[in-house]
Amino acid sequence: MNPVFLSKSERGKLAIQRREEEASDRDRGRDPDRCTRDRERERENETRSRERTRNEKRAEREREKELDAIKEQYFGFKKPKKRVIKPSEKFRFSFDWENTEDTSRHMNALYQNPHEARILFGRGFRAGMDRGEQKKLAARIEKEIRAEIRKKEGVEERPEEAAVQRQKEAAADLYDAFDMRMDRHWSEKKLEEMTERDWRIFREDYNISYNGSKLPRPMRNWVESKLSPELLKAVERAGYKSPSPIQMASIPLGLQQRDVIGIAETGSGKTAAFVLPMLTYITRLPPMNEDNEAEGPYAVVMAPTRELAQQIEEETVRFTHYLGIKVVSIVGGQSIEEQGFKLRQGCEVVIATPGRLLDCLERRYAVLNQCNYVVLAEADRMIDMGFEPQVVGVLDAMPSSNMKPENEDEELDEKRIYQTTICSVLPCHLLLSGLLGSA
Ligand SMILES: Nc1ncnc2c1ncn2[C@@H]1O[C@H](COP(=O)(O)OP(=O)(O)OP(=O)(O)O)[C@@H](O)[C@H]1O
Repeated sequence: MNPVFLSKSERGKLAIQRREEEASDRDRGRDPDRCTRDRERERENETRSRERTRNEKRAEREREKELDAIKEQYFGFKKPKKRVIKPSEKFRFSFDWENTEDTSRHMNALYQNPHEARILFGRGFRAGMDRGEQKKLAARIEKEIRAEIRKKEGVEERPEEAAVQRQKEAAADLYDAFDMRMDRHWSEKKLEEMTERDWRIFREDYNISYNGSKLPRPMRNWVESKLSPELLKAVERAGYKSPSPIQMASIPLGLQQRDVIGIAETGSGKTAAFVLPMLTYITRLPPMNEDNEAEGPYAVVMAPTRELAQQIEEETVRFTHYLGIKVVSIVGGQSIEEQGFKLRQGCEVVIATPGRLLDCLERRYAVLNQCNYVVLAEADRMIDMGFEPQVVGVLDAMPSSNMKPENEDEELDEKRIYQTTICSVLPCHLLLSGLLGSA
């Protein structure tokens, strides 16, 4: 290494630095306690860090425990059950015995005649057993029970009771060969040949479903409906070859004066479905003349809009052709005085929008003193459009003397007049307000 020239000040600086280093070396040699202190400090630091790690681990464990407790509270916890050994498992007895050792038969005669579940009066079947045999057995049991009851009460069998019983027995004998027969389609069968199964297939074919009790059979065609010859002629004249499904289902119900809520798509023939039973009902009443026309119409049809009311009027007039029944329509947008005048001249049927009809009633242009048949066409829409108060107002104007029995299972007297309500509803609007419940 080549020698380097150092100035005087540089040389001085270097000398001072050297001296300082020497002094510090000397000091280190002179202070042995300092190393010990350093070591102690290091040890303390280590202990503190170990303590911290331990605390952290403890806190972690506690957090986990807490989490488990929360899980247990919300998800439940299945404690493994301790299996308890029952005494019966510990000591097993053998109960094998010989048939001859069974004394129960001698003790009680009941064991010799094991009792079979009996289907009450021929209703229902047990699965997996011959249905025909079950029917026959049920008919025999019913006969025996009735005979026993008569004997107890000391009464003789009435001829009509005997006839009914004979009929049941004959039906039971026939059942086997009759109900289970699948030889022909229902459309090839006469009405009296239709079996329960055929009716089921028929309803499925036309997508007819009901909700209600004691329902009459649907009608398969116009000829089998119980409509009068005049109405049948009018139906033929209208060109209706066969009834639509809603007509098949609801006309027989309407003819029995049952309240009906008919649910079907638009254009499915709901109008004829309620008009035909309504006209049949009217033909049973005395003809409208000077004596009774002041008491108002026999039936009222309410519709949400003028157009629908007019459409229903057209359809109704088609069917009144051979009956001489007068139909008047009362809708908004026309002179109310003129409508009042028409009403005073007498009519059997009023087809109206609810607002205008209530107006007529309030102004005494119309009365409903002998109206027991009300049809609410598109009842759902009327409620949606806010006509409920008007509809209720019209219903309130009708006589309340011909209400049906509260119990809907009770038979209706065919000869009596009952207040009847028919509603037509679109399938998409099944949730109606309380109005239909009170209808
Ligand atoms: N059985 C039938 N055979 C042939 N045509 C029919 C039959 N029933 C109804 N129609 C015709 O079908 C059309 C629709 O019937 P209708 O107006 O009664 O249906 P709707 O269900 O009341 O419809 P909307 O919901 O629009 O009032 C009418 O022109 C009617 O004449």
